[in-house]
Amino acid sequence: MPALSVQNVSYSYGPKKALDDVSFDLEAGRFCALLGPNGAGKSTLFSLLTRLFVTRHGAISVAGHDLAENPRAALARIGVVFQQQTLDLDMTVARNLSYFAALQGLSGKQARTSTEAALDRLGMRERSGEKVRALNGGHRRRMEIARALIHGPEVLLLDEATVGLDTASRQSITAHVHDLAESGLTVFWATHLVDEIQPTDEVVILHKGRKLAQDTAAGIAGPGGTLLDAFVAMTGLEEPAQ
Ligand SMILES: Nc1ncnc2c1ncn2[C@@H]1O[C@H](COP(=O)(O)OP(=O)(O)OP(=O)(O)O)[C@@H](O)[C@H]1O
Repeated sequence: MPALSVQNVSYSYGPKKALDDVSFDLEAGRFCALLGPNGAGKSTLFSLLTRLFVTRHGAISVAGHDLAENPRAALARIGVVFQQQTLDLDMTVARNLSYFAALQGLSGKQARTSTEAALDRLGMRERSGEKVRALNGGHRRRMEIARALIHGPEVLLLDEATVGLDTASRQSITAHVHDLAESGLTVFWATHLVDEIQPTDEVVILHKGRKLAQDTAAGIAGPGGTLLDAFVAMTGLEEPAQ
């Protein structure tokens, strides 16, 4: 059973078609990049996956649960990091996590255990009493990832999670999320930057609302080629600056 299945999904904003008959399955426990230039339809797809928008054409399921027929079961298996930061800067690190655990319906004891586990994973136990405002951009992003995992989802969705970060923080977040996939989580990572993708990662290339390719990065690059060259050849675009 695929961890995430998207079948024949289309979406329009009035006359503007943002997604056009997009289909793909993601295997469990893999890192998959959704690679596309600005305007490709990545955020629209994320809005459908998280049910911010309702899918009118096509079907989406998470770990076998149809998002339209059984939204609670499907959404319980998803953790999300949105493009815009959503931490409360004036709450402490620990409180941001425990508050979200409560929102997810975890009991007091489960919330405490999950929050402590998240702090340990982040290596931030000693900073748990600090306000989030005191953290740098990279640490805030890591916190959002830890918070998205607090209810134990099977699939982690991240929409351009490295936007606005310096190079070192970007590399550290990208490595961290690859490690999460190594440990069995299914990661779906929307980006327009090929350097965030490793050769063995699965890649779905989206352009102007259509899926152009799906394979490992090495498979798309072809023998002796690079993913960037293949991406530029398919889309006719240069890779945008960070
Ligand atoms: N609210 C809206 N009304 C009309 N058109 C929209 C709206 N939101 C997005 N679009 C259009 O739909 C297409 C897909 O946009 P979307 O934001 O999903 O792409 P994206 O790949 O996430 O790009 P970006 O990285 O710039 O956010 C674009 O052509 C965009 O202009």
